[in-house]
Amino acid sequence: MSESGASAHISVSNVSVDFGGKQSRVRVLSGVNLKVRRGGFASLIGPSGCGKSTLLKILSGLLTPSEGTVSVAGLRPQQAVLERRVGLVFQEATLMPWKTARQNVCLLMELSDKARTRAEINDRAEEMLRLVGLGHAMDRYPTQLSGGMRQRVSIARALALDPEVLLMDEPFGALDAITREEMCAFILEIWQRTGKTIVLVTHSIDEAVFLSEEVHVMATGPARILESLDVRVPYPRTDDSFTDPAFIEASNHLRRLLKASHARTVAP
Ligand SMILES: Nc1ncnc2c1ncn2[C@@H]1O[C@H](COP(=O)(O)OP(=O)(O)OP(=O)(O)O)[C@@H](O)[C@H]1O
Repeated sequence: MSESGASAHISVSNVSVDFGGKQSRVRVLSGVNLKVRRGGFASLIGPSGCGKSTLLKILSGLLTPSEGTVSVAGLRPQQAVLERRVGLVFQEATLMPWKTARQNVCLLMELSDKARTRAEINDRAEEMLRLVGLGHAMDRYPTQLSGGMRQRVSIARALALDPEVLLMDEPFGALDAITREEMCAFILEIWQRTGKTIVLVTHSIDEAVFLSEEVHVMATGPARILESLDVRVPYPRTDDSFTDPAFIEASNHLRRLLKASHARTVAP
């Protein structure tokens, strides 16, 4: 579900990224275009090293492109992050081990939201932890939580500042298969309840198809978007979605594209 540049919530136009100095310049992204509608769910998929995380870093303002323009929630990414319009979730939950789940969720708000009182921050943290199904574990320390629970805390932390956009880089990569499936169902529920615009980087074809309205396949050499595929599987998506003909068609198509892309990547 692409949108025109004027109305897209996230818009990437002709973005290129070069790493290295004059002598050893390497072009990592080349002429990348991407649009995500407000409230949309898009995934980025592609072979290892193709530049998915680099593109996400650009959206999260951590990296400035060498060429091209980027707009997130109508702002430059750095400004969108400063204004707390963007929430980030990474593969590792990166929680402070000496703080409880509740204190971890409070921390970012305490640092960035001077308008709220301590009691308001605490209430918000509790609300978010309940939203992610951790109402019973608010006062546990990270070592007392499973990997999936830790990742839920990091999602609660990202949602606590009520960002319009949620950027997730392989958020379920370190989890076992069943927890990963549960987290996918959970993130869909959160998406449908909150209406956030979500961009997800994943290595999993099934995860991309199950979650997204649109899957953007990236290719290497240098990286670009090879194809953007609309996923025509109706929401709400459930375990039955995996056997929907549209699901099977989309995942088979992506598998063929990725295999061809991988073959080009490893060719001598
Ligand atoms: N700071 C940097 N300096 C030089 N090269 C970099 C830098 N960051 C990333 N790269 C290179 O850019 C390319 C894309 O990296 P990136 O991490 O975006 O890929 P990816 O698709 O997310 O990979 P993976 O799926 O393995 O996580 C890689 O070849 C990587 O080595």
